[in-house]
Amino acid sequence: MAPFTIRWGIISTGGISTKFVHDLLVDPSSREVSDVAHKISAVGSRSVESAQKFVDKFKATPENESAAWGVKNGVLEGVKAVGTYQEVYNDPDVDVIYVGTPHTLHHRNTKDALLAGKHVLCEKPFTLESAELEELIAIAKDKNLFLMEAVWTRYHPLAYAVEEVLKSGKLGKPKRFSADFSMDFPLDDKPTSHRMLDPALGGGSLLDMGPYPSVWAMLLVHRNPHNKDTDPKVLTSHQTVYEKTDVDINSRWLVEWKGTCQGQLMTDLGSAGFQEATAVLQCEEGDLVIEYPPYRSEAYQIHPRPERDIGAIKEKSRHHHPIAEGNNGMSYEADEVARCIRDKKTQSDRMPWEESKITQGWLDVVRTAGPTATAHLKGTAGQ
Ligand SMILES: NC(=O)C1=CN([C@@H]2O[C@H](COP(=O)(O)OP(=O)(O)OC[C@H]3O[C@@H](n4cnc5c(N)ncnc54)[C@H](OP(=O)(O)O)[C@@H]3O)[C@@H](O)[C@H]2O)C=CC1
Ligand SMILES: O=C1OC[C@@H](O)[C@H](O)[C@H]1O
Repeated sequence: MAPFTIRWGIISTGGISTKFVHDLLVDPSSREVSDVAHKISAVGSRSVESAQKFVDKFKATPENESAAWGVKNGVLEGVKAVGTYQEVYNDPDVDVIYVGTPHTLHHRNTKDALLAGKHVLCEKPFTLESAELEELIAIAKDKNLFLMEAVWTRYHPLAYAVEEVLKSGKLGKPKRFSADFSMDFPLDDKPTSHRMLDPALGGGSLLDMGPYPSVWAMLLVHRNPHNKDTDPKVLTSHQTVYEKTDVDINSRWLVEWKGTCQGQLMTDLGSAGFQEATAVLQCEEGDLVIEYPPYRSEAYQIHPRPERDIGAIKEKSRHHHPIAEGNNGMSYEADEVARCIRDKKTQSDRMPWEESKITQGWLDVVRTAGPTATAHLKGTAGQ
């Protein structure tokens, strides 16, 4: 049977849009996918020259690169390069919009796309604040459109493998959790207008990096078969200010799943953390360790409990679940979007709105309690 082909409209031509489009051009069979396929119908930028340059660069992909498959096989055939985002939303040849703009624009762009009748995959963090997200979900429901936060990590082979471990019950009940996304970002070498540093673009570690410790909190604790708390709350938080632009150089927050465990979540732009463990779930029978990096981990470890001989796990083991060669890792979420739209779903079971809402709520609490310039940044909901 021919694969179901979904037609994408790409919003913006920056770093992440480049990685996403690359993956749409990779042969789906490289990741053993044959039921869905991708086509790129339009690319929108703030300038038509930038959109055209973006398309031309992909059309000129060298033969030896994995994305050359898509160029040869018509993924870019007839693609339009346009100088406004609205032209992409209005394009009848587009089924679904990918939003790859800075954080503060996610709500505006996604709302415009939904109102034009398009399905949307929007980069993380979904929106700046919960009120914006609530509004988008209401529009998607009303118009019966698919809407998803682009949390690519949830669709990686490792995420499925770890879910199986938790379902097997061999680790037992969770006792402690911690997750970290930290890096030595060259803070002082970047212009203060960089999206990671500019408060007006939602800069700082929390909004950019916070979705990743949150992914592991959701996958390892929230979705753990032992957890019954559907509304885990932030108990306390702390942020440190980067004095040049007043964004957070680091954020820490403590979440409680009542009756299950607490989790300590961290982001840091000023210092890279311990590279072998980005998230750790300690359970009654043994510990689960997710290796760095949190956004694209390819291995987990199982450890006996650290003290006394009290857990059922007696030996350390390491399990490798690589992302298919030639793929950046965004192709998996793109395949999920295609399948959901094919199956007439408005949300994905692996990244449901309810879980985006929980994560967004945590980011709201930490941000608004903090001392940074983004604490008072308002979103565009209702405009
Ligand atoms: N899933 C993941 O692994 C990653 C996700 N991200 C997320 O993707 C989003 C974009 O990040 P990234 O690609 O690194 O950012 P870039 O700065 O590289 O690109 C953002 C693009 O947005 C468009 N844009 C529209 N308005 C503005 C504005 N006022 N200032 C700057 N750019 C603007 C521009 O494209 P144009 O001029 O063509 O309109 C620009 O190229 C963020 O929300 C980030 O969190 C980022 C990195 C990795
Ligand atoms: O989403 C992301 O993942 C990779 C990081 O390097 C980047 O800052 C972030 O936006």
